[in-house]
Amino acid sequence: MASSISNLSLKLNPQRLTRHHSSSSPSFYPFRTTQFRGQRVAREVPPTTLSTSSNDVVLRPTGLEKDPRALWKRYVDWLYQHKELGLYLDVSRVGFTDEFLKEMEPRLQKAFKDMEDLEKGAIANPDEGRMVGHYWLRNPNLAPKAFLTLQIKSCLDQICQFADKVISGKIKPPGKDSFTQILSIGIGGSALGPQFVAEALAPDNPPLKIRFIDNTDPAGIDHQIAQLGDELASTLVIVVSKSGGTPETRNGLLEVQKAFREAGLDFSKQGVAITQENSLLDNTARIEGWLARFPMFDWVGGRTSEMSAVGLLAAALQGIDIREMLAGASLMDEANRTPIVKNNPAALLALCWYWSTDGVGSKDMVVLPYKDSLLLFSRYLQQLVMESLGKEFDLDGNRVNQGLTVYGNKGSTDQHAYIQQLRDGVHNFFVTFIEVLRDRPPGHDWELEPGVTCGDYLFGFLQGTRSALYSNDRESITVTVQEVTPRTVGALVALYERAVGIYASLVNINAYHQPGVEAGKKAAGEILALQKRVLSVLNEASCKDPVEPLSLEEIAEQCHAPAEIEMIYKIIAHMAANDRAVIAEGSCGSPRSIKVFLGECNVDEMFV
Ligand SMILES: O=P(O)(O)OC[C@H]1O[C@H](O)[C@H](O)[C@@H](O)[C@@H]1O
Repeated sequence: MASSISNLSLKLNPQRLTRHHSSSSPSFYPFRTTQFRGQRVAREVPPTTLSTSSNDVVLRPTGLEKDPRALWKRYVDWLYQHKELGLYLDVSRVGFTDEFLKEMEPRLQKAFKDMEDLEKGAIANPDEGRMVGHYWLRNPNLAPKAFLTLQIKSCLDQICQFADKVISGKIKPPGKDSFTQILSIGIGGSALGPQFVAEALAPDNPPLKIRFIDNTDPAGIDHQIAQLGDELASTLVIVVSKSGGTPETRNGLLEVQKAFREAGLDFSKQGVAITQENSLLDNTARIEGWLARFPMFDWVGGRTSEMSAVGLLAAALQGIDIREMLAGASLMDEANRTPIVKNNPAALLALCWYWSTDGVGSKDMVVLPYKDSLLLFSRYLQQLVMESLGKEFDLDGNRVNQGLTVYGNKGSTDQHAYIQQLRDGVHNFFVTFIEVLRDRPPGHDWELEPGVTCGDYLFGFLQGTRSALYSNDRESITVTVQEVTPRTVGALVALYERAVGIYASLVNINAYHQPGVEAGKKAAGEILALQKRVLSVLNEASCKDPVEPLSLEEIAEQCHAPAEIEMIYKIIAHMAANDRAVIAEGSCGSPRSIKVFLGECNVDEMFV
């Protein structure tokens, strides 16, 4: 391992000075003080390493090796390889030091113990009193109870059998030879995994093509239904919701059911539900007699559900080898169980995240796969990482406002968009490159210039960007896979799931709940309730003879919600834009001027 850091470049963002030079710091130890927001920050930099320059506030060494021979040594010493998976992890371009490693070792050992307990069925989500068992999905014998093992195995068998029957046409829609399309309705963890996997692995001509409705945007839904056209009659609609009550998903379902009715089709013959037993969705599907229902287990969180029916059913129906996905994930899990940090790829990732972001999310993680089919990986990781790690409180109840921001699309495309800033601009990120060695299937390659293929360019751009960033002290991790196969995709999912778990333990937070999401849902519910009151007030005024248009103040007063006048204005503007309210006077551009009524008076409504 390279321990000598030959070039200590010392420029840093002045913001960091403010953050770390807290009043609790006993002295001006410029970057790594011992406490930050109640947490120990692992690195301390001796004052001797500091120097000043005229333009910059100088804070800490970047710790990045610049001597080519020492850097090569660091590369070789730290290169992780999983032979069976054909996966490599290079952390040499992250500048962690021996001291940091030493300091982190006990915390990593605790994280390994936490992961071990979690796999044994500990209540790893204390808030919700739940076990966290996504690791059992690819190794059912790990499950702490025999009935869980059985449940997982039988669910997998059901998925495979159902998919086989659909693909072979044994299960088919009324009046058609076979299903040709999948319309998957779901959001968050009930969409992102299947979307990522479809993009990464679906063959060019899958047995069933897939589309997604992952929002309550009416125009988006109309678009998907319009694109299906007559094929709606041969579309398998998979409704995915763990809770079974997510509004966006319910709305998508109601919209699609309406389209089925209008096309004279029987939805129940084409609908499949994936949800927890006895959820609203489960009960609806059971009562309406849908084609099939698959379980979502209480102990699998939405964002880690790719290896459950959520991800597997859609994948199998597209002809993707789901047992290979599971095998890849299982192999990766196995590798991540070693307590030797250097041999544990998830721990290496978590360690780099901690080093690069000071364990407080002070830098963003830019994920750049140089492969079109992995485009949605960063979007998938956004939920996995940010919903897991973005937490207000730690496990001891201290306010920590933790998190790790993830963004990125793909290379080299992004080089023509924002990489300029990464190279030269604000230094608030680290990069994860995903490299795929195999350019295209064997036998299809050709040289577009002497000695150079199209894939060589992609390779060159990745390597070039990695070097250019490093030469400007921008840290990066590189994950390399041989090919994008079900096995490697399974392994990538498992790698990041475990890295998130380990990192959460390092920063002492609960990675398996999402209390913050509720705030937005609750606020949306309150807005819709206010809209109903506005409608009722407007309806009464609109049923008068003559009609009595109301000002915003009058509406707010009659709704007993004077403090909500801005929201009432927005509700009116939205209704007016959708021809559900009529602006009688003034215009939406000057809110004080408007008077409004409803185009139609609903007499029944007045007596409700
Ligand atoms: O699967 P569902 O219960 O419909 O939930 C869908 C999504 O809803 C919430 O917003 C959660 O924060 C996500 O973690 C979840 O994946």
